[in-house]
Amino acid sequence: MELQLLSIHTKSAKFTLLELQLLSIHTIASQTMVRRLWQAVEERMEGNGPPPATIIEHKAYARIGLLGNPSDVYHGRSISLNISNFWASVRLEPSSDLKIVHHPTHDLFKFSSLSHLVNRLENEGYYGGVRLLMATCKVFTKYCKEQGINRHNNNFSLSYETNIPRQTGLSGSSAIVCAAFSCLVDFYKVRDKIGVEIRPQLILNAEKELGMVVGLQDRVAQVYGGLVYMDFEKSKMDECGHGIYTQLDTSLLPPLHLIYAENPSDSGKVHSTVRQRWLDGDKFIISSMEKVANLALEGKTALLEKDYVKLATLMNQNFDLRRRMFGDTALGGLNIEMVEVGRRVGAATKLTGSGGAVVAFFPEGPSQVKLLEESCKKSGFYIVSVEVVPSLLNEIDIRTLSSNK
Ligand SMILES: Nc1ncnc2c1ncn2[C@@H]1O[C@H](COP(=O)(O)OP(=O)(O)O)[C@@H](O)[C@H]1O
Ligand SMILES: O=C(O)[C@H]1O[C@H](OP(=O)(O)O)[C@H](O)[C@@H](O)[C@@H]1O
Ligand SMILES: [Mg+2]
Repeated sequence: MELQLLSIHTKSAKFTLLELQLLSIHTIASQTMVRRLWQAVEERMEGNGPPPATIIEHKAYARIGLLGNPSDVYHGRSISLNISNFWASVRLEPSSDLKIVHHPTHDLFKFSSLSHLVNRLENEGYYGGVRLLMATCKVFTKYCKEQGINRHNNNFSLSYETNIPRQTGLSGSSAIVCAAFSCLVDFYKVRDKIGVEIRPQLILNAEKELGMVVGLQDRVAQVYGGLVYMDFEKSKMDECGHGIYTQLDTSLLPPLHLIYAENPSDSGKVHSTVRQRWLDGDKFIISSMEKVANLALEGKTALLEKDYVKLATLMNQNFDLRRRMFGDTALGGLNIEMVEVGRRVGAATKLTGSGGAVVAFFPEGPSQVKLLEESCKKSGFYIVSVEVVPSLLNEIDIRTLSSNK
């Protein structure tokens, strides 16, 4: 009987009804027990019972900062897009204990030797995705508590996969957080209670928990999907608690390419000195950041007018301004070479994030692409053509937008 009772929580109501009929005919169960079972089925059908033990899986895609980054970290603006070339996925399975599952390769704790361990740390750093999953759970729980959002008490296990090249400025970290956040929102059935505009900030808070210097552009692109124009002006953010995010038609984009290298670089390290100078009121950093933010504003007009010559100029200016602010040592030779390799064949190039990958646009089209493919091969870089992800907002998400309230 206990086994049958458990199955009520794990299967669809229709299926269990059939089981119950069989049960009441073929077993000599007491009437009370049968009544309890019927009641559980009825509750389940009315939506009052515990949630079905379904597995929830969500993907979040890599993002490219097309214009304006890193001014998003400094109340600027950005145009970013989500790409389907790479993604992270998180899987939530109901379980009796709450489990965060270590990834067999990304969270490695068993080594063949000391030199294997040291080599691994030097190439990929100390951390994998487990800390991101844990921070997501913490931030989600805290937010629900603060907002008085009720949750059921069932447990789950969380595991992840990712094929986003590690720490390449393609937002591999926030993709894991974003996918995990979506799983939690659906497991607890609170998608309608956590507004789309707020979610990027919560995803960011999870990474801030871990001491990472991060901005909102990654998370906005990953929550919304597609191509998004973002304005993070301080007064607007203070007033609404989030930036102003506008989805743009992805067909406005010209074909883009992505160049990347296996070059782990924790974004926190790259940002640390510039952030401090900005906080200290350094005039050069502040005015340069404003210029970078303006590139996104101009870029929005350029895209709407399909003025791709202008777009190319703005992309190049974006990297040049970053280079002046951060300096060549912080950026590293590899990042500079990736930008240069594209420019040598006439492409407009800039970093997609804090380093490790470059977005390239070829104003003259496929003949230039061929040339770049050859140069990348010689330099040991990878090159792929960008596949843009369409908008990811579903009906419930759209209803939560402040413009629809
Ligand atoms: N592919 C990955 N697998 C597991 N964890 C990752 C991966 N990429 C990033 N992380 C986690 O995110 C942290 C910060 O990454 P970050 O420098 O922001 O890279 P990215 O540019 O990909 O977002 C890493 O220290 C690690 O904890
Ligand atoms: O420096 C940048 O352009 C971005 O750096 C971080 O992204 P990452 O993918 O980790 O390199 C940061 O989170 C973004 O907000 C910055 O724009
Ligand atoms: Mg990151």
